[in-house]
Amino acid sequence: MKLTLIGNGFMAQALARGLVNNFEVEIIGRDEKKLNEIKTRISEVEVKVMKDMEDITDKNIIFCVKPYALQSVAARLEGKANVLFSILAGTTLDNLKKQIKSKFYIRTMPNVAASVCGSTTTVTGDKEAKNLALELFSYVGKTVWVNTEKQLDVATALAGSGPAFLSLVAESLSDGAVKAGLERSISNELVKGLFSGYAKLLETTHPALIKDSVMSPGGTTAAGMGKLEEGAVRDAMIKAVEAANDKANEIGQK
Ligand SMILES: NC(=O)C1=CN([C@@H]2O[C@H](COP(=O)(O)OP(=O)(O)OC[C@H]3O[C@@H](n4cnc5c(N)ncnc54)[C@H](O)[C@@H]3O)[C@@H](O)[C@H]2O)C=CC1
Ligand SMILES: O=C(O)[C@@H]1CCC=N1
Repeated sequence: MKLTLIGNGFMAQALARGLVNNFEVEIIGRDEKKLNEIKTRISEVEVKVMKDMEDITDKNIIFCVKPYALQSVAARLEGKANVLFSILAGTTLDNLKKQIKSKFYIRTMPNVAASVCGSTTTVTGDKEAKNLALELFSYVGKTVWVNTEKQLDVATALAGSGPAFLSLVAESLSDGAVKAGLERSISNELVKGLFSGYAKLLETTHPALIKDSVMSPGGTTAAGMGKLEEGAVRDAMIKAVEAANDKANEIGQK
């Protein structure tokens, strides 16, 4: 099967890397220089500069442009696709249906870890394309089907934006260690190990239990936890996910 990725940005490349081993993949974009660079990095993909009008008849499209570009790109697509898989944050199925003709429509939310086959991708849309969608995105990590777009928007806030939120945690922990006198290279190495070890623990253990197992009475962790609560980190994380979800809804209303 052939997949056509429209857009040549970060996510299109991340997805292409995971998909080329199992599908024919073409990337259609507007930036010829970038497309040629992609071709040198991922030799199996076909790359193509977008024409004034692009025929998408019977194609399986993964739509990878920014949400604000939907209308202008859609105006250059003619014909009726087979399945349109959209990765656009917030952009509703209704809006996609108004702009691009396809037999079936799927909304997905991968994350940046797709580039290392570590995305957890939520998927919703037409049941007829459910199995294909779940299979396709399983080549870049795990997939989770959700029944509503509302759930997909919350998943966008948690799992789509999540890598950025965790980056803030990773970077600031390393900064803390440097502030306390540890070399940056050692601090960064420890943060990497911390995240990968923690990810393994989290597979089997609830975070509250992990926390309890680390936090000794009157110990170092308790001292640090006090500061995190003082800084309202928990509240800030909850509000970050809420705000990201609100933004997805706002994009959906445009
Ligand atoms: N970056 C991330 O972690 C994630 C992003 N997404 C979604 O993926 C989509 C793409 O995001 P990124 O790859 O991060 O962005 P990007 O900026 O790297 O790529 C966007 C692509 O859209 C193209 N584009 C923009 N306006 C265009 C226009 N008027 N005509 C033709 N092409 C146009 C750009 O040339 C580029 O190829 C967005 O809709 C975003 O919501 C979804 C999950 C995670
Ligand atoms: O920030 C954004 O809008 C996109 C969606 C999820 C991750 N990045």
